[in-house]
Amino acid sequence: MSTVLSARNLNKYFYDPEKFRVLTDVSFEVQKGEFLSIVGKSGCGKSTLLYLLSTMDTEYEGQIEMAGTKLTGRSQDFLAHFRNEHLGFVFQFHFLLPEFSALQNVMLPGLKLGKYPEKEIEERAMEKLRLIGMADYARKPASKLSGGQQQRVAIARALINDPTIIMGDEPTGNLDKANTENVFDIFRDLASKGQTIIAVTHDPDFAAGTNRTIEMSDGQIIGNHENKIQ
Ligand SMILES: Nc1ncnc2c1ncn2[C@@H]1O[C@H](COP(=O)(O)OP(=O)(O)OP(=O)(O)O)[C@@H](O)[C@H]1O
Repeated sequence: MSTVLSARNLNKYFYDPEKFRVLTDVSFEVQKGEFLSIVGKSGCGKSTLLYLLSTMDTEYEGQIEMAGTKLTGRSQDFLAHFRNEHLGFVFQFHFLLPEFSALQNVMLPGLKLGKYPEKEIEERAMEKLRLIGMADYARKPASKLSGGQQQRVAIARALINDPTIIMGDEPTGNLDKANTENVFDIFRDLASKGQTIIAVTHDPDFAAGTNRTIEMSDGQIIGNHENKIQ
């Protein structure tokens, strides 16, 4: 096993208008191929933590290291490039471009990274769509896909640059039971092939099926346990 993410003594403050602490000494590691869930009551700081890990919020105390790279104190340019290369994001609302086809949506982060020629990015995008069972819908505009299909396209988009880690904030929060299970199974399958996934979730069944669950309360980690997966 190799460590792909290490968070050490993270403290985060907001001003509303008085200064208050949202995260207190949050420390944990994530191993390659782990499917990790983060749970806790509304307002306990899950999204704030994910925002720090996603490198979007750089105002914190502590240290974050991912893929062997220290990320704390880096420039915005460095972090933007790191995100493109190493991180994939799946949100509750997928933010696909509605007029663009599923294929074009998946290709976009690949074009942005600019590591491969366009033809190759298209081939890779098709491969990702095949992986999540959406190849037949590649040419359809995102606006003409169902909610569950759109979320699967969002996962393919998150995969296009072969990210070190996929981060999800309520990735199934907007889906019905069948689609939730479908998306969950895709994540499980990806993790079994070595993809690392960190998902914030309110769904106890979803969390119970992940390899490990971090439980938060009032900005602190109060539980960090392996799940017995059937
Ligand atoms: N930009 C901000 N300015 C001030 N306070 C904020 C800001 N963003 C979040 N908070 C506060 O920080 C705390 C943690 O919020 P956060 O969104 O991380 O919680 P959460 O556990 O993800 O909640 P939920 O499950 O409802 O999404 C809350 O008290 C919230 O009101």
